[in-house]
Amino acid sequence: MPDLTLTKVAKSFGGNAVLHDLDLHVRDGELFTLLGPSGCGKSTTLWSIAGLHSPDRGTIAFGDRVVFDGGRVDVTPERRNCGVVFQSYAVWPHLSVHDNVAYPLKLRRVKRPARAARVREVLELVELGHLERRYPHELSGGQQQRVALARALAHPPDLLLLDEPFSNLDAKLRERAREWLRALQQRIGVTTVFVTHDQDEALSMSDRVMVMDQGRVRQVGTPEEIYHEPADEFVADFVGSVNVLSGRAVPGADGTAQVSLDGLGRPLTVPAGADLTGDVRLAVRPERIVVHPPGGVPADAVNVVTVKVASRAFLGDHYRYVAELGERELVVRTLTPVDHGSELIVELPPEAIRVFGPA
Ligand SMILES: Nc1ncnc2c1ncn2[C@@H]1O[C@H](COP(=O)(O)OP(=O)(O)OP(=O)(O)O)[C@@H](O)[C@H]1O
Repeated sequence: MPDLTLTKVAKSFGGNAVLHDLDLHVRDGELFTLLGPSGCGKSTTLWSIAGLHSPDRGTIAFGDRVVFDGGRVDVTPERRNCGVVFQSYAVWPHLSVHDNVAYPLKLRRVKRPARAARVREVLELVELGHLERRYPHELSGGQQQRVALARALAHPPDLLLLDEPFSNLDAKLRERAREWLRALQQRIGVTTVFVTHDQDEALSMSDRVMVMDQGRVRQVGTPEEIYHEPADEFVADFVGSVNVLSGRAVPGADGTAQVSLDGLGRPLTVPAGADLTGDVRLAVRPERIVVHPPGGVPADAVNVVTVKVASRAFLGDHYRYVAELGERELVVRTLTPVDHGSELIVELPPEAIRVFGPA
């Protein structure tokens, strides 16, 4: 399978720039996810790869085959050989499952016996072998989506491009569909670009994730890197939930890095080596904040503060609190309930804090 390289791809619609000199590289066989808020340019990127949009400039290459290069090269979608699946399943209602999946093979003039064999093979792959004779209206949403996937795979694609393929499925089905698709993708090893605005989907399925914002790349990394080492406040906030506290860098004792927050007596110690000057923003995920029982704070704990519970929500596997930290709010989690208005002793371990420049 080829890798995929986009170099300085730019696209505007009616004078509005949607992609700004976008660079991206998807490795051979990986599942690479474009993640970002609605309108950030994910679908435009995917459509440009498929050949359904022509960028204004830049280059797109599948392995060493250039499929787009400014105005000079623009290979048609059929010749790019991408399997594409959209959010709306776009299976043809008047064709049976078999005929939907056979269609791309028919277009390529694959002979009837070979076609029937490949349709059976690919329907087995998506676990729909027993529904070959059914029509789309006789299938569930999840099954229709698998027909769309089978059709995308029927003529083995060089790249598989998936644009929010699960967003019409209910939550339980979506979870199963992710696991199932990921396993299938690994089994066949097809280089895949997956578009979603759902962070859980991106984190759970991908080899690597590219976080986009307004047509620009914010960060590319493994799900763990994106979550634990967000490059900036946008990524920290978009992927998972995060507390952001504004403060000011102050010289710490013994060369430690410290940040003072208005209304908080002692400054907070932040990871050594953080590049600290002037106004900074501290990001800390709720689940990294340690809640100590009264009288149970370890002697070596740093950044211990007392907060007051302002609101509580029960979320099944944990409780989520909004607590008051001076004039600010701090979101904290616990496994057991704590009453509204009570005080919590919490620790913000330095290693759980990321420091960013001013917003
Ligand atoms: N054919 C078009 N004509 C005009 N504007 C367009 C066209 N296609 C996309 N846009 C605009 O380009 C921007 C990026 O759209 P795009 O669909 O790529 O975003 P997205 O990140 O995929 O969003 P979503 O998750 O909502 O699908 C949006 O502002 C959109 O309105």
